Amino acid sequence: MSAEIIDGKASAARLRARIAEDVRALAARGITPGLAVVLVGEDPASEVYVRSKGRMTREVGMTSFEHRLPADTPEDALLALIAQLNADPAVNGILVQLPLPRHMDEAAVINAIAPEKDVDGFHVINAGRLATGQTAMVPCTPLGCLMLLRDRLGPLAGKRAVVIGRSNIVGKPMAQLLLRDSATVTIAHSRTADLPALCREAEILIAAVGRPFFVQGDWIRPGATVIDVGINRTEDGLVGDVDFVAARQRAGAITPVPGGVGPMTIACLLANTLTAAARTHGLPDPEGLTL
Ligand SMILES: Nc1nc(=O)c2c([nH]1)NC[C@@H]1CN(c3ccc(C(=O)N[C@@H](CCC(=O)O)C(=O)O)cc3)C=[N+]21
Repeated sequence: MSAEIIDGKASAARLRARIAEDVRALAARGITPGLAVVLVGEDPASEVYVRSKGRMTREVGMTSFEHRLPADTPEDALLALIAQLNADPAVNGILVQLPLPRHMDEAAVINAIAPEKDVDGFHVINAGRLATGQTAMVPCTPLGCLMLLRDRLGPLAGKRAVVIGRSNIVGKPMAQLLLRDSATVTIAHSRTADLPALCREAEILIAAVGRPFFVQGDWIRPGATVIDVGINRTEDGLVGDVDFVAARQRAGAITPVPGGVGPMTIACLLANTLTAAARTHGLPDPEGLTL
């Protein structure tokens, strides 16, 4: 058997087209959603993402604001910029690119963002809202994964899901989203006993580890839906966390890297910016882009 390849690039393009329509409808009311991206330091990989975020933001008709600060910027100066963006009515979404330089307190910086402008969904208020079933800004990567899963599988209720990885940006919010859709969720991590056996139980397997070829072909339950969140730069180019060639022999469907989760992450960032703009203006949430 060979798995269906889940085309995240195509799904993301459809999602952006759908967002662009809503942006046009807002323009008729004199509203242009704005997204501010803040990059501290000069990590070359981050530069690539920031540029492609800016391009796609403009493509859907939103305003893109970019702020580049040197790596040795004092934390106070970053906090002052965030305060200025919080107060700016043209800015509906604020993304501070992670990781930050080591001298900064990442949690303090994220929690300085106004929760309603926190389009990454990383603010502790948004994490709490998601976990308690309240209206939240939902982290982009897990939201994109959820959209791909719902598209492929329909309702997720009762499905057995295993999430490998417990980060605040992917693993934990991914588990919360699956739980909200009534899946049976297990979060696995570096201390999990007999991970291969656990994965073989999973009808839905999410790999968010950050290690190339970590998930092996014989860990995959036959017919499973496999979502590979990994973005690993190797000598052979960009690869995920899953041994793709081996896994696709057993999976029912699998996301590729590149062209899977990554493009959906950026599309969901734009979706969250649109949602933030709608909420700010007292308009209903855009259909199908929120939980
Ligand atoms: N506050 C914050 N929010 C983020 O969302 C955030 C961040 N910090 N720091 C860096 C990571 C990384 N990230 C990616 C988004 C899209 C692709 C993506 O579209 N990748 C393409 C390939 C791009 C390439 O070739 O390099 C793909 O998978 O097909 C990758 C990585 C968002 N991040």
